[in-house]
Amino acid sequence: MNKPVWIRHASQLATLAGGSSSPVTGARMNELSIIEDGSVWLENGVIERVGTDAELASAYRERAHEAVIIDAAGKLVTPGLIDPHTHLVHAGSRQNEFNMRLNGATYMEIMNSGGGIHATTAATRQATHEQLYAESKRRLDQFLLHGVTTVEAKSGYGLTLEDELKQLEVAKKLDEEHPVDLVSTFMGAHAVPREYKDAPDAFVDLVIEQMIPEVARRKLAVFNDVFCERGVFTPEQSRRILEAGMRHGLLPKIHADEIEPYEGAELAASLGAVSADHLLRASDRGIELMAEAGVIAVLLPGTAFFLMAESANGRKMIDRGVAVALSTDCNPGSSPTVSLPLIMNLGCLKMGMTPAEVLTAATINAAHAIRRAHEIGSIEVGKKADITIFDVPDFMTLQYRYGVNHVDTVIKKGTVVVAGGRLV
Ligand SMILES: O=C(O)CC1=NCN=C1
Ligand SMILES: [Zn+2]
Repeated sequence: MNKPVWIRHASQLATLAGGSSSPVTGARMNELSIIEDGSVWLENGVIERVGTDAELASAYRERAHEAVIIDAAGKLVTPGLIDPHTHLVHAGSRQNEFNMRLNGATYMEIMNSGGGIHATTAATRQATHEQLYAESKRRLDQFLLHGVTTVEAKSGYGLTLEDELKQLEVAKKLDEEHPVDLVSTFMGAHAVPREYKDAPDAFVDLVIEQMIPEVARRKLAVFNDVFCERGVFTPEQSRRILEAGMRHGLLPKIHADEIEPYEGAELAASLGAVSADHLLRASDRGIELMAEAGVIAVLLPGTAFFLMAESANGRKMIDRGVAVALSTDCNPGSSPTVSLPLIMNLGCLKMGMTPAEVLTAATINAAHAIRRAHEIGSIEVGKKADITIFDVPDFMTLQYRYGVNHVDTVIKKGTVVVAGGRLV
């Protein structure tokens, strides 16, 4: 049995307490519930006590000698970061497309010419389970080094039943074996594969009639996602796919209004989706309907940055009452990064969010976006002992001194897995 871990004298212990019952919206996104000179006792994989150092010193006087003591003086202590939108499990690279885009080619031009998602699909179909596992494990290790303790992971580069199952099986094995927890999303509706380009509706039928039932039967995913975009899946096709998922117990998520306005936000609201993601081109009406329906906006400013596009208007969404979460969108084409801290910087610098709001968006609201806020996303008694310690004195400095990985220590379910910025 692991020794207890006692984190002492945090200059700022940002607990995010109080936001677990429902997605955090409006002014509450600025409330981090910070304890100065904070202290946390972790035992048996869960958070046992949270308070000032003086309170815990008196409560644990007799047991201090049993614990691994971590001196967090001068450091910011937060919940383990959570990435609610990744395409983690994939093979290969699309580095060749980077240069094409720097020379003016658009994301959709590349995709329509057989690159983009189709290129990664070809590589992923070819890869063995072991190859997919090894490549994805390296990315998970990097996520950990950037303070992330839970990630959502989508399929969507197989586009056949067999290859979609392969991706989801790899994600399941990583969840079982790697310190980072994974929450899986089926995304067979990521693109119409080349072999169906003249019969897109037949592919939609394949997703609905064969893939969704089998994924649900094997319990390989919690969510069902679709790329609702002009030239990929229409709102009508997307609705059919998401409703089929709901009939099989898969909760709906949607890639919405990423490249062009396409009423994806409106569709998310009408279905009561857990989240609508991207939203760079979401309409005011769509944002209003999302707020009314309680749909979380998962914003991906790294993707906008990498595609050299305008970011989604996070400021407007928060001011209109939408709960906002942040994510890397880790994928080989439009956002090949694992740095959720950089995404938080971009939330401030490109989307008008405050340093407090981006921390809420990368912790408790990200937990809500994967329906895990009952167990992660804040430092509260009884939750998983997932903690990240940054070598900065406060949450403002974390945004001010941008582009640097400030992660010093990461604790996963009460075990130190990163120390001094290195994997243990
Ligand atoms: O391009 C990719 O591989 C990931 C992506 N799906 C929808 N937008 C970006
Ligand atoms: Zn995505």
